[in-house]
Amino acid sequence: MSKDYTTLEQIINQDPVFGQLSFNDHEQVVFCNDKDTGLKAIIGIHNTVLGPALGGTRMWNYGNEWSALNDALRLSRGMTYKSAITGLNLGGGKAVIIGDAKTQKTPEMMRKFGEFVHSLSGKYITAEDVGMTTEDMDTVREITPYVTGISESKGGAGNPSPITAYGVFNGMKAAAKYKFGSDVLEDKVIFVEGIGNVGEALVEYLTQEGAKVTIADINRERLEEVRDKYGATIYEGADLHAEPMDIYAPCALGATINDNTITKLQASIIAGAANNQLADENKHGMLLQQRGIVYAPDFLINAGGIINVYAELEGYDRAEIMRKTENIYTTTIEILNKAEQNRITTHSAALQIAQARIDARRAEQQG
Ligand SMILES: NC(=O)c1ccc[n+]([C@@H]2O[C@H](COP(=O)([O-])OP(=O)(O)OC[C@H]3O[C@@H](n4cnc5c(N)ncnc54)[C@H](O)[C@@H]3O)[C@@H](O)[C@H]2O)c1
Repeated sequence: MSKDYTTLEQIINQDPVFGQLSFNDHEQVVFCNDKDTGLKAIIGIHNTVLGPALGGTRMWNYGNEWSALNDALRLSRGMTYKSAITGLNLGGGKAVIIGDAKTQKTPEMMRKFGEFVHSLSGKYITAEDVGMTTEDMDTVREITPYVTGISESKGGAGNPSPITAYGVFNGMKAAAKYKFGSDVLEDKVIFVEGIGNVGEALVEYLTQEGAKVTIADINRERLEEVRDKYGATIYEGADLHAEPMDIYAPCALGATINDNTITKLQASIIAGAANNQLADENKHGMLLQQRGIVYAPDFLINAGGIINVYAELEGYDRAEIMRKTENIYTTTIEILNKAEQNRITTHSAALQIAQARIDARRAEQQG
């Protein structure tokens, strides 16, 4: 029996597991538990209509298990739409490991995780996400072939983050073209929040183009390192979202566009790498639209990484990876125009195109 939930609180209180799965239309969720290595992981498989569910593994010290499940579900759903809109024959999946990547991750834990991935016989294919490295994927590869993002020396396509940053850079330029009439980012005031693997590579592109880049991160060491390398300014204030800026680039975790931040935002454009930037896709997407802030949908512009890891499965080359990633520019322009013409949010415009591709494939499959 399906139920209609109207609020997240209802789901949490009444049906925290299957309520969430049906709410987001997931196919399968796998809970992985191993006492010896301390592994506690959740693999979310959202949709496999277009192909195997490919998506990275995130290791994070979640406040509670519900947050971890919610993250796995939101992230895996995002992967379905990311691959669909990018034209890849992949479904959407994602895994989370509960714990501190700096102190609790071990090769034994990664091997055990590999066993769980292997047990799904290729329905889910993993890669790296926050808290994971290419070396971790190499360890998983010792156990299962259902892993991407492995080292180039081991036959993989290497760290996907620089390509992700290149895609974000292209999406940002497209949003600038749409909003300002020019895609030149020179002298634009850009705040990059989160300067990890993707954020740093994005800062490099932006500073090369002469943008005025301010960086924020919870890791002081990283801030100083990135400042010294690229000449970016470290943000020392207490309320980044309220600062005057042309472009806000969220590159840390998701949901930074929420009830607390949205009314303060002064940026003209939001374009970043983080997954699930809008805490509430409909509500916050609409508020941005009303405020005239151009939002380049996250799952569209951060697809460079999945394009890169897909090459490991399909065997295409570097030139094709770059061509597909540069195409993010054209798709972003199309989405922004579609949203304007149909008076819908940019997020909905992107979602509609992705969903149409999935529906068409499903119809073909059903004959
Ligand atoms: N790596 C990829 O190829 C890829 C692809 C698509 C999407 N993404 C998304 O992009 C984002 C960044 O990924 P990454 O691989 O660079 O991760 P990362 O772990 O290398 O970097 C994340 C950075 O964010 C910082 N951070 C965390 N919380 C913060 C906060 N509250 N304020 C400021 N900084 C904070 C961390 O200190 C770290 O430096 C993630 O949301 C990820 O899901 C990454």
